[in-house]
Amino acid sequence: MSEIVILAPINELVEVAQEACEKTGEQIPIKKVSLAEAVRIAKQCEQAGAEIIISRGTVGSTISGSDITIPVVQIPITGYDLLRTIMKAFKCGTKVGIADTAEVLQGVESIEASLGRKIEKVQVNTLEEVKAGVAELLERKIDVLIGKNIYVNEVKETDVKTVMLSSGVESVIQAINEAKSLIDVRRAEISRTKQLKAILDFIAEGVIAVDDKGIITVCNPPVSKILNIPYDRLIGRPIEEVFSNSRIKKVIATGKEELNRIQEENGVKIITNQIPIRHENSVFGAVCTFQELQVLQRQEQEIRKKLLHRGHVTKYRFENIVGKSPVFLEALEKVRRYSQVDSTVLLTGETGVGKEVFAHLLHAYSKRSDGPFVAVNCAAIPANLLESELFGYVDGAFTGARKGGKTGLFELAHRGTIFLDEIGELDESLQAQLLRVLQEGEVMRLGDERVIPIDIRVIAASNRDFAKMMEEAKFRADLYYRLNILDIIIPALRERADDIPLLCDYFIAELTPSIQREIKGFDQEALTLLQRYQWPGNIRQLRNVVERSMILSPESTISAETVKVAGGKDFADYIAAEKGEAQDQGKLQNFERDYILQVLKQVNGNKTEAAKILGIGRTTLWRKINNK
Ligand SMILES: Nc1ncnc2c1ncn2[C@@H]1O[C@H](COP(=O)(O)OP(=O)(O)OP(=O)(O)O)[C@@H](O)[C@H]1O
Repeated sequence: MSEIVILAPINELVEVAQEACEKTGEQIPIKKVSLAEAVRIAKQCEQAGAEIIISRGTVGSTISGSDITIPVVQIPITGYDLLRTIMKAFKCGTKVGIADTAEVLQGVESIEASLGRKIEKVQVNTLEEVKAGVAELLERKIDVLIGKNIYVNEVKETDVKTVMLSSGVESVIQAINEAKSLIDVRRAEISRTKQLKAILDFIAEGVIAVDDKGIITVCNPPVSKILNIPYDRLIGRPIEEVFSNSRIKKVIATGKEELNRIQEENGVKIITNQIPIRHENSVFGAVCTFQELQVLQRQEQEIRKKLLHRGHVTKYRFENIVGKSPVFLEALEKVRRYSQVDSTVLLTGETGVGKEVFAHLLHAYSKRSDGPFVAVNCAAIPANLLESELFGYVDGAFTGARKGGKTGLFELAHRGTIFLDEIGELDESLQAQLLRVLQEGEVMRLGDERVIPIDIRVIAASNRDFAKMMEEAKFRADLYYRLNILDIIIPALRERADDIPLLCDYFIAELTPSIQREIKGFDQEALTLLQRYQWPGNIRQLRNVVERSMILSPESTISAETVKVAGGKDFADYIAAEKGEAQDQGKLQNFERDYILQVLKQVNGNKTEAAKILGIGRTTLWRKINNK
């Protein structure tokens, strides 16, 4: 079926419509319909796929007033149509009359003025008034009646002549053009509606829209699912029949939204948002969105869980810890034992010795291992931010505070462990606050008066000399003793040089996948070099040197030369200094030897005599002469 159909009430219009189609090149079906069958035929066309109907006069208005859903375009009576008809009427008689709507009569008036002739006019507003309108014209003794079909029919039995008022070809072309642009608009509208429907169907929230009288015009599937009401019992019903507690009418009346209201409907607890729909300052409906409270709470718990544990998990197990030297094994043994209790631990050791690794282990092997592990580097966060990071804050606590407030790290560590690295960097005020947290087991968010009880284990770490800091009053003694209930001193790498080959192998295995090179290991000379170095940056520095050596090495076995390059400036300086020291030592030894030989010469080679003069034993003298 064509997208446009013309339903014409009279033969004359059928002919005009055919002419219009010929002129425009349009292939539009044209059907002649009587008023009685107009709606039935229009519906048939709709079912067959027509998107628009063009018709005229009473037939047109009857179709558009029916329950048909496609639009009806009326063929207009233009001024030109009127003029043509009036001229024709004056050729048939002298007293011309017309009964029609105010709009048509207005057109007649302007033609009367330009023709300088009078036409009898009666205004008709409804179909029921047609008979009376024509009767009045007859009383005024007209001899010609201008009118559409229904008017002309009224004077059939009289002597009055009739001229049919009908639309010309231009009017039909105008209607066809209007119908075509309406189709474009309607298609765009349909695709927009489909898109909106897809969105509404997809979202999990229930959405209900009502008109200005509170009648439901739109709702999505979750509405019937959440409230357990069939979809077809929702559209077209007053909102209060669905929502006993609805505030929507109030929202429409006041134009004010109502947000986050908890209410119960059909035995289901829901949280609703109701907002007015406005257009040019007037409210013409409202939208209500809602969610099931239980579902929302479940989702919130999930999110909280994810947030809490994201990045707050331990990374290390005993299997990842390398070291066999007695000093190191001693420290590891302490980790095993301390992980079983809840007391605060203070980890000390130089930078890069593995304090954080130890803190992870203490948590991973404790009964809190299912809870979060929150690591805070007190030196990495600016002092002015650290307090709000640790304690959190409430909405509007300070300028720049995030809307909705923020959970502090202490709270995030609830039922888990908080690792306060570089604790020696805490300023005085935070030291006092931390002491309170440790003593009371509770925190208070910034800007809040409520205390939040927390269950956390604290592990602190530092590479600072606490004795010196306390002496200089830079660290509170009471806090130090509160933290240092259990202590673990992690040895520096230089104190366990025996572990260096093991660590090198471990790092080569760990780094091979990312570097993508088959490296066998370090040769003996390289290992000796690595074991001689002082490692101020400890394991972290060693790991870096291993990584660089793996990248730089021309062979699959890393040589001492590569290590020297990979070690960087510090390493090179150290090696140079060591070499320099050895040279100086050699010079000194030679100088000593020359001096001893000179003394010996003076005493004619008498070693006992020479040893006496020099104040050394005979064996030492012998050793020094032989450079042993
Ligand atoms: N025993 C170990 N076995 C294997 N790798 C280790 C070991 N100890 C430390 N590491 C590695 O050494 C690096 C430094 O460790 P970590 O960050 O724990 O040191 P730290 O003492 O906390 O340093 P800082 O004082 O600078 O914070 C990390 O890459 C870690 O994986």
